[in-house]
Amino acid sequence: MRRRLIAANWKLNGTGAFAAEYAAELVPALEGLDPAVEVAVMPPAILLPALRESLNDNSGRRVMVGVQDVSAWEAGAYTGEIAASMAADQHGSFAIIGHSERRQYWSESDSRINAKVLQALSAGLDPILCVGETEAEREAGDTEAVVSRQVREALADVPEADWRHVCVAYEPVWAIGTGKSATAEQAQAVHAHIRGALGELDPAATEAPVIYGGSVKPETAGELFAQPDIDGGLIGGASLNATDFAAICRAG
Ligand SMILES: O=C(CO)COP(=O)(O)O
Repeated sequence: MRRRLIAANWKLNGTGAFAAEYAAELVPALEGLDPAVEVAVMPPAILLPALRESLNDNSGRRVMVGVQDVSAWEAGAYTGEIAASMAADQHGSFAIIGHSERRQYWSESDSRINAKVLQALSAGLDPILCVGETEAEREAGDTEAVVSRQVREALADVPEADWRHVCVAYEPVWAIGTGKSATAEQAQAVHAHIRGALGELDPAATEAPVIYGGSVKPETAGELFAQPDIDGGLIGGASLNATDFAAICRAG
């Protein structure tokens, strides 16, 4: 049985007060949720302790927290960076790595992303590696080649024993924040391909969950998550509303 994960990516949104309200709304809305579904929320890193505390205040211990990025370095003179070990120290469980917005606006390369994945794993965080093609790459018929390269390069040198901590998120760039989700069939086809690419890296890697992100809404989540190779979702805009995010978790 592969893990099932529904994760919220708040991106650059939120305050301490928002985190408190969110936790108070999310925890009761998740009551009775299938315990096999893992739920994680990734606020901006500075809000991680406040969110963790608010979740605990609401007895929301089953909701895990994490960060949206980690440094490729462990410590030292890297102003503004946050190390994976610091996120773990603040009770983070997950780190989104290689999001297309970081690839685009911070020019993150596959090799830099690989260094971040290895940092996350050695700090005890579960990396959620984001991969996905742009609209132009899809139109050129390059989707499979692009995601294969991203998987191969970003997950190079993952120790065999760590595969159970790795998660991949397929986020087609053209579907992020556009309201234009991939169809369940389009997503399923790429997820199956990603699973094959994982298997080429290491047979143990085929058990890594592959989740879908890109304009997932409560109304579209059920059909997406019902696909055989879609193991959950990474939710942006809709995750900012705790009630909508809980509804998406229920579809997981
Ligand atoms: O980028 C995403 C999650 O990481 C998806 O964002 P949206 O759900 O807003 O399209």
